[in-house]
Amino acid sequence: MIPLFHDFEDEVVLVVGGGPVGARKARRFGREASVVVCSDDFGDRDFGDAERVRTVLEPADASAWLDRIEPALVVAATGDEAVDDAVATAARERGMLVNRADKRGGRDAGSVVVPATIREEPVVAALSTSGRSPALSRYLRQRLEPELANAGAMAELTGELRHDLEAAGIGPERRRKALRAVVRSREVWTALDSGSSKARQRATDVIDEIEGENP
Ligand SMILES: C[C@@]1(CC(=O)O)C2=NC(=C\c3[nH]c(c(CCC(=O)O)c3CC(=O)O)Cc3[nH]c(c(CC(=O)O)c3CCC(=O)O)/C=C3\N/C(=C\2)[C@@H](CCC(=O)O)[C@]3(C)CC(=O)O)/[C@H]1CCC(=O)O
Ligand SMILES: NC(=O)c1ccc[n+]([C@@H]2O[C@H](COP(=O)([O-])OP(=O)(O)OC[C@H]3O[C@@H](n4cnc5c(N)ncnc54)[C@H](O)[C@@H]3O)[C@@H](O)[C@H]2O)c1
Repeated sequence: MIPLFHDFEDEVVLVVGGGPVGARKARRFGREASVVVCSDDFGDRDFGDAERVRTVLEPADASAWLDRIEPALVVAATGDEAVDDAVATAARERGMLVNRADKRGGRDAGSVVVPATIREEPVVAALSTSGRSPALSRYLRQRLEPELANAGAMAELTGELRHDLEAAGIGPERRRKALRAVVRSREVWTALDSGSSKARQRATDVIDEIEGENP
């Protein structure tokens, strides 16, 4: 499987099956997409802002539902293999992405796996075991979370510096050296704990030093 980041803004995601797994997927995709959940039961679970459609979806109805809703991605999470199979087949026929909650990823063409995710905006890290061991994905996510503390702030800082260096007419080779030195600098990472202006000052010192070495 090849990891990609997909922008779901203005897209529709259909979740079939409103159990705990369907609810989790609805909340996840609801960050960006308009989510529709089809299920015969919703319990008192949290589906975020998703639209809920109470229905028993028969395998023979799958195509008609997909043609009506036209989702970019379908999550099959009923736990009923005949229903999940029918939904996945109809989705594939229409070129839609399919996420099967009941199967390991990578088996069917076009299938996607939902990774364990760390968000340090704008940095996003996604972890998958290619469907082998979701419990390991979860554990590794928890283990790596502290490693990525301040990564978002570092991305913002170096994004700005990159822009400033470019505007100052610094060429790509010198820019790369400067930015690589900043992201490697322990002092800059430490300074990020005390706020972005202090970190920016430290980063500027690092760049001045590099520029001094390579005028
Ligand atoms: C990462 C995460 C994202 C999310 O869903 O949000 C995710 N599962 C998570 C947790 C989790 N899921 C399960 C357990 C219990 C322990 C265990 O069984 O291992 C735990 C851990 C726990 O609860 O501690 C049970 C389970 N999961 C799947 C099956 C079916 C099967 O394997 O056949 C079964 C058996 C059901 C049964 O036996 O009835 C299938 C999938 N689960 C995936 C994703 C995809 C592969 C990801 C990868 O490549 O690693 C894949 C293939 C499909 C998909 O959903 O895309 C999320 C952690 C989020 C976080 O905490 O960060
Ligand atoms: N991906 C994951 O992380 C993960 C984790 C645990 C379980 N699973 C798998 O995901 C699937 C769903 O898990 P769950 O715990 O949410 O199951 P669940 O049985 O609690 O929920 C399934 C939901 O689908 C609805 N449903 C079933 N058939 C339907 C139909 N024909 N039409 C409309 N609605 C229908 C049910 O009413 C229920 O609300 C299972 O296959 C399970 O093995 C995946």
